[in-house]
Amino acid sequence: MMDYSKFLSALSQNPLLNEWAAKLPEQIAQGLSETRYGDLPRWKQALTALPELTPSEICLDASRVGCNGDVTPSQREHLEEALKGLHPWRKGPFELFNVHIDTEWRSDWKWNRLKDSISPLKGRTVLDIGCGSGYHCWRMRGAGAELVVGIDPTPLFVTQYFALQKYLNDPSVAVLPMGIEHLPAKLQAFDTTFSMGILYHRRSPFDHLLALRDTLRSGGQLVLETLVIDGGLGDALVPEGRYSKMGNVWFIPSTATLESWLKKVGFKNPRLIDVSQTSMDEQRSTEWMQFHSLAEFLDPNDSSKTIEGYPAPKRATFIAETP
Ligand SMILES: Nc1ncnc2c1ncn2[C@@H]1O[C@H](C[S@+](CC[C@H]([NH3+])C(=O)[O-])CC(=O)[O-])[C@@H](O)[C@H]1O
Repeated sequence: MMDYSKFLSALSQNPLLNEWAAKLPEQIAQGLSETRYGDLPRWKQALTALPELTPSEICLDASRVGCNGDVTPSQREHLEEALKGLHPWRKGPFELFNVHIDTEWRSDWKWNRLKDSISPLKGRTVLDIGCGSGYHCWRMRGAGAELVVGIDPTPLFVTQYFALQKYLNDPSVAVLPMGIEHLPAKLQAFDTTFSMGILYHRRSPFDHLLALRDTLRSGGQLVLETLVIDGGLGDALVPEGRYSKMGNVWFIPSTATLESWLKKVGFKNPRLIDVSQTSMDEQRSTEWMQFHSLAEFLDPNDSSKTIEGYPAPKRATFIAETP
């Protein structure tokens, strides 16, 4: 049901990744251990409940990842019910046999902001760190990447990936159940590495940037997206407590500071390709994510501030290369 065998054989074809591929079954078993994650049996049940359907069409590079096929109304209902068993759906949206998974985030907006500025992904081996359900992984594959390795330690998101994989059925895309700290040191194997929405969750931003650098081959490209504040070189916000109700936010630099951090760890030619204020249209509660979202994380009287009084979330994307 959660079978990585086809992906592992694709991974082992890559001479820079085959040693890791041999160790992965053990890491995967640890990452999906039912003793560690009590809800996993329930999520696995939702996977088992997914109906057998064959898509007539798969469009990984449309603005929505998904497929339309012929389904009866009862099959559609059955599909929707099983997918809802995997609530909350955060990253998407997805369209599966006309079931529209209206996720908390419009991850397609993030993708649209960067897709034309990065090195073309055609033929590249790509790593997406903290990929959630794998929304951007599917888009990367749709943009021509040869192999897409997503990693995320949250087993619900890995289960959501398997629900999508059941119908998209592409052995060149996987979401592996692990955090960045479980990657082998100095892999130096990827042509492009994405770290989006991760840096501010790391206590040590420099260790994160160094770890990212070490995933890339020489001349590989980093795509880094993270929260930023307005300000100049040297400015960074370290929230005293929560930020936007998140308990695990550490460093939020200005773009000038982040550029200098990238240079300091040895990236060449860092370029800022986008800065966007996160809107309540981009991150919101939906039928598929019924918990609180951005509207409840901002000051009800002043949406330019978080509920804690910090500047409201603004995100920047940088690209940079390894020497
Ligand atoms: N140690 C870790 N290592 C890797 N991932 C982790 C770790 N700990 C948590 N995560 C995962 O990092 C993701 C952060 S969200 C970004 C999603 C996507 N990239 C996006 O840009 O939309 C944040 C945001 O909403 O921006 C979650 O899926 C966690 O499970």
